[in-house]
Amino acid sequence: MSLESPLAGGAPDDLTQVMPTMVLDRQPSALATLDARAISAWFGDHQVLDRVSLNMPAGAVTALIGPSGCGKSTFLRILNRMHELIPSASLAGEVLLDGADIYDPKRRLVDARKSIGMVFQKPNPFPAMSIYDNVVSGLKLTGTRATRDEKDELVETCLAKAGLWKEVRDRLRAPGGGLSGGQQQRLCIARSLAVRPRVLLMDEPCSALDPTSTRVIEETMLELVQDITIVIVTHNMQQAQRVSTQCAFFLASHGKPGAIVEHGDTDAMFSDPLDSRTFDYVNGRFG
Ligand SMILES: Nc1ncnc2c1ncn2[C@@H]1O[C@H](COP(=O)(O)OP(=O)(O)OP(=O)(O)O)[C@@H](O)[C@H]1O
Repeated sequence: MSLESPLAGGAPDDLTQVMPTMVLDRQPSALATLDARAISAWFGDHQVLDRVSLNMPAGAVTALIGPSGCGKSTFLRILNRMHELIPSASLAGEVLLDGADIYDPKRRLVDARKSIGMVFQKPNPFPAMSIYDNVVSGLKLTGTRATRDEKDELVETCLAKAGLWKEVRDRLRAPGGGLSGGQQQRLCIARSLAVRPRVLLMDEPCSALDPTSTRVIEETMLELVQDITIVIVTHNMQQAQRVSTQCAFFLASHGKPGAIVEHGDTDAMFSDPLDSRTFDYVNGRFG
């Protein structure tokens, strides 16, 4: 399965065969904190992250910034157990979702993926599947049962939260692949929301989009963060300033594995960073 396939953020198909069926939970879930502790990562014997710790508070947008290749996407994939899909990949450390380790062998992989959704750089809806079916596709993957009325309500709610409902309400049976790039990305956000994640990871979600679509996604993020903890990787410093509450600056210096140089309140990181390398990066002097 490709890392960026629509299934990558959900569960392998065959998991639905063995999972107990769940009933659609309609209660709002409590805001969740994600805490990464001493995360190191390798591809084969190439270490790409060295003991990275970061608390991603409930109800906040955390932006991961830093030059290309410093391990931001790897770190993000570790946060919902996608790193382990790569055969050569290994890791050390802990990821705690409200205090519970998502890598605990007693916890099911599908639970981590359901609680911690992911949106990728390139929009990846199921292209031939209808807009409606794209949104509810995660229910089957997580073994969640829902009536037709519940699905109708879920589709409307998730598309509305993703800022797409008004544009597609009259063509829910049209294929997802027929939407514009920005609309497809919002459809992917709606699909992620349908399984009621507590955390949403976004890996450069706007880098393939025009400024108008980017602005719509940013507005959507600011709405979503009332209910969902968000972690975004972005190369766009203006975007980091517009959407995030806190920032973490990653750097892999002189062939060393990536690490966090500095993290904290976004405004402070941009106006008065503690480390001169952060100052240089946020002011476009390298990277
Ligand atoms: N599938 C893989 N196999 C081997 N090495 C990989 C793989 N994915 C990433 N790497 C290596 O891990 C390091 C970190 O890559 P990663 O994509 O996490 O960085 P990044 O900061 O997200 O970069 P970018 O901003 O360009 O997306 C790089 O040296 C990269 O070459």
